[in-house]
Amino acid sequence: MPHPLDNRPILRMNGAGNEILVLDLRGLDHVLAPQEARAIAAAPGLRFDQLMAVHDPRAEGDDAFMRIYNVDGSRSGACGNGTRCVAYALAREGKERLLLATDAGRIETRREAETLFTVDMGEPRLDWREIPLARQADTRAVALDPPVEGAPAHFSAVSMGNPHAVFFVPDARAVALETLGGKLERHPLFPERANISFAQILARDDILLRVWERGTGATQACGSAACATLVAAVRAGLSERRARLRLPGGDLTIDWRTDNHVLMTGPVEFEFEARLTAALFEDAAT
Ligand SMILES: N[C@@H](CCC[C@H](N)C(=O)O)C(=O)O
Repeated sequence: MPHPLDNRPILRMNGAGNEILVLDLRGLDHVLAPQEARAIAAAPGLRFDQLMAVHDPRAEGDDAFMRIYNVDGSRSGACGNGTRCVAYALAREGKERLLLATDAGRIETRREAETLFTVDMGEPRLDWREIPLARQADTRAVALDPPVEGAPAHFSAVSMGNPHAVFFVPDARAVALETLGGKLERHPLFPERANISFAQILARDDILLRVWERGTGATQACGSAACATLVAAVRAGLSERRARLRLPGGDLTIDWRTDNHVLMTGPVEFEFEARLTAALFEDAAT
């Protein structure tokens, strides 16, 4: 029997530099196993930050259901840059507005221009249990206890369907992201690990951001982190509700509307299309 993923089409894209694979699994009853995601990441040219597996919709009115994988095979409830890439992929079928579901909820997307998309990332979750944190805390300023050498003493915690810790720093470029990122991702305060952001306020509508992603490491951009950072900055009185978020791979515009929804607008880039082969999964049985 042929492997179910043999010959499946896969799009290699990026969203503001965040490396994304879009794997179309519609019409196929197959849930990608973590070791299969890792096997795809190990294939020449297919290394990704996130893999967006697109499945048939599960509810009436939805256009698709998405499962989101990090490069280590772990799953996430949200990926803003990857969602824009999925929106681009489905726009090739003539759908300019979409309703996409994930484990964490529903997301609406809208095409603004050929390669510019807006994603309604939904409402931020701000209770410590929803992040989740390991203990009760005011999520606007959580004490980093135990402390981590080189990291600020406090951070803001936000869930955008996935857990984010935002550290405000005077100089984001000076942060030792590679050294601190992994330690903070696995800090005992985060039972499900966390995405770690270092944010520098340039102006009330302009924020510089570097991100260490849970399950992936340092990336060129992280859409949900940009949303979480804007929310954290507004709560701290540091930002307007709409701002430009500057990431190493490109800029995102984030708008925390008064109806509590967070909208993210940003670019996508199509790189190439390929097909998976069964040979990729020969060693991925366990
Ligand atoms: N790059 C994504 C976020 C990816 C998910 C994250 N690593 C997690 O495990 O939650 C984005 O653009 O939002």
